[in-house]
Amino acid sequence: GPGTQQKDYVDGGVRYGTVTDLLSFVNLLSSMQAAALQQLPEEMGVLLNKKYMCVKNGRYQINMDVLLFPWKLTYKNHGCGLVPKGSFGKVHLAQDTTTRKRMACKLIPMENFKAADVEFQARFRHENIAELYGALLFDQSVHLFMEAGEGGSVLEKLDSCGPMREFEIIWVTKQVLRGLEYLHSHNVIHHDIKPSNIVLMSDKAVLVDFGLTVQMTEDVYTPRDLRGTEMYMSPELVLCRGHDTKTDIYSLGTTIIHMQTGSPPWVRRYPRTAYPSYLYIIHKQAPPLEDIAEDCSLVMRSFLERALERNPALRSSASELLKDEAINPSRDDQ
Ligand SMILES: Nc1nnc(-c2c[nH]c3ncc(-c4c[nH]c5ccccc45)cc23)o1
Repeated sequence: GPGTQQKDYVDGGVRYGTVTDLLSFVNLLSSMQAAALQQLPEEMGVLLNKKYMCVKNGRYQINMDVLLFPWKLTYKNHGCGLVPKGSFGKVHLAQDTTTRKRMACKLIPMENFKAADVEFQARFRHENIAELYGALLFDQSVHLFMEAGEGGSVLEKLDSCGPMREFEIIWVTKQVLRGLEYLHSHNVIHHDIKPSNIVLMSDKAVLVDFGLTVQMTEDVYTPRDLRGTEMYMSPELVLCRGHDTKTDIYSLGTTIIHMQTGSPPWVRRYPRTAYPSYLYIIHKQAPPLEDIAEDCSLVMRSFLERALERNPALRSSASELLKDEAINPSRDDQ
């Protein structure tokens, strides 16, 4: 029963465990009353990765066994050390003091924490999804340790270096499509595909922030609330009459427009100052093909037409787009 579960954590503090152990830990957290949190040892948690994180006598102390830093971007110094915000928390750079492994650490205040934040990253593992290394409760915040994209997110790259060239966009798009193909094959919808949720490493790009992710039980997911970031939302999502994994494909299309022009769709034609919300525009207007960059190649333009197709049933899937010539430039193109 819950009593014994709670007991064996109080003694143990921090321990290595399996994904199942981690999921029962976070579910225990979600069900714990605030009062119960007072009597806990300094920190408690389940770490999945012995190679990267070194637990000593049931302890894994912040600022002792692991240090947290604000991010210093490799290609651009953000001065104060930017701390990017996730859907519900700040993301720091972390380094285990024994293994020297550098990780991302997202701090989610206990009151905002929900098991879903961890569940999808724990259950669905893929090279284009930021790997989860462990979860720790310390000082009223859940610390999620994850694979770090030290190149920062695509949004930071766009803000620092301006619009991306087509070959860079192709490189990012392929990785995002591989991650989406994997999630969608398990009926999982990310719900928040956008530049700030794609982070860069030296050899790959990964999807982050599964705070809005859901797994469909039927063929259609009928939302209780509107999930995602307006500019990147599909028309069917805005309509709130049920949608499926294809909504992520539309959001990838709008993300590509942002990568090639430096701005999300709509904002140049409908300035934010005049339009507090874009939901009506997304609902009424045809897909934002007018916002595609002038110098966009013909093959990439037709790729975007398939990704931004208004009717989700006719819109291409991740698997179909992975075969598209726009992201598989044949030899004679080069
Ligand atoms: N919302 C969220 N949930 N999980 C993550 C996450 C996991 N691994 C990461 N690695 C890097 C960054 C990151 C974002 N912007 C940055 C700017 C500079 C440097 C690094 C970054 C974020 C993450 O982000």
